[in-house]
Amino acid sequence: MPSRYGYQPCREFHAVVLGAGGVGKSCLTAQFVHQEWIENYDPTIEDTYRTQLTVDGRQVMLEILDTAGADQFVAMRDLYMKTGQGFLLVFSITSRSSFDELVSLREDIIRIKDDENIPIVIVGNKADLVDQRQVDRARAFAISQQWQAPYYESSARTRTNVDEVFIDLCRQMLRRDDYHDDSRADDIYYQKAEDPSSSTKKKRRRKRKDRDHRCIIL
Ligand SMILES: Nc1nc2c(ncn2[C@@H]2O[C@H](COP(=O)(O)OP(=O)(O)OP(=O)(O)O)[C@@H](O)[C@H]2O)c(=O)[nH]1
Repeated sequence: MPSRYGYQPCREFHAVVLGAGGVGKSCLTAQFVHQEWIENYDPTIEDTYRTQLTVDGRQVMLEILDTAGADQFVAMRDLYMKTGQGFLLVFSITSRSSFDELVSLREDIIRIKDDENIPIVIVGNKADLVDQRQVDRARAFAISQQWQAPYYESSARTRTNVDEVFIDLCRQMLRRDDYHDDSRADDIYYQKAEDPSSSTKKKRRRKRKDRDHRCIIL
């Protein structure tokens, strides 16, 4: 990728974290962005995070929308799905019903995006709670094969596969973006190269971020 005046091209993507209530969406996101573990359960309405990372040597500015799993907020899902470019579909390996919920979530994404090939990563979280497992690996892998979407087992508590699920999603979005490159020129901006482990640590609780200023030329 060419650089402009010593700045690295930076892609901006919108990722959405979806799944039933209590499966660990907020904990996974907080671990990824802030490297922090949250023990208490505080149901989310909506949180937005922004973080910068390097994926395969390429700069990515990732906006992550951590959504509500609780049923009273499902009306907001259509809007999340419309704006998302990639989705983490999270269930808990300790909850069969949270796994079953992914089927309708994926159907809704495909319907709303009108796209069968939208980037998706399937995440079986709480993998540290092996003795409470209700979803076999084989069952999750079968869905992964059927949907052609990668499957990871993660633990927000032990930080297992936390980075991997977000990076895999970014990689899929980058690949897709490269493929549709001509129509995506306004998603590129130029960012001075910085430590890939750093993040902007910007978090907005219960507020929607304005998503319209995607092109910033520095
Ligand atoms: N043991 C274990 N507990 C976890 C893990 N991830 C989350 N938890 C716990 O599960 C509870 C719910 O986690 P959250 O991250 O708030 O779940 P959520 O999916 O964001 O829930 P909603 O906001 O209601 O949609 C919290 O008490 C966490 O401490 C994990 O990987 N292992």
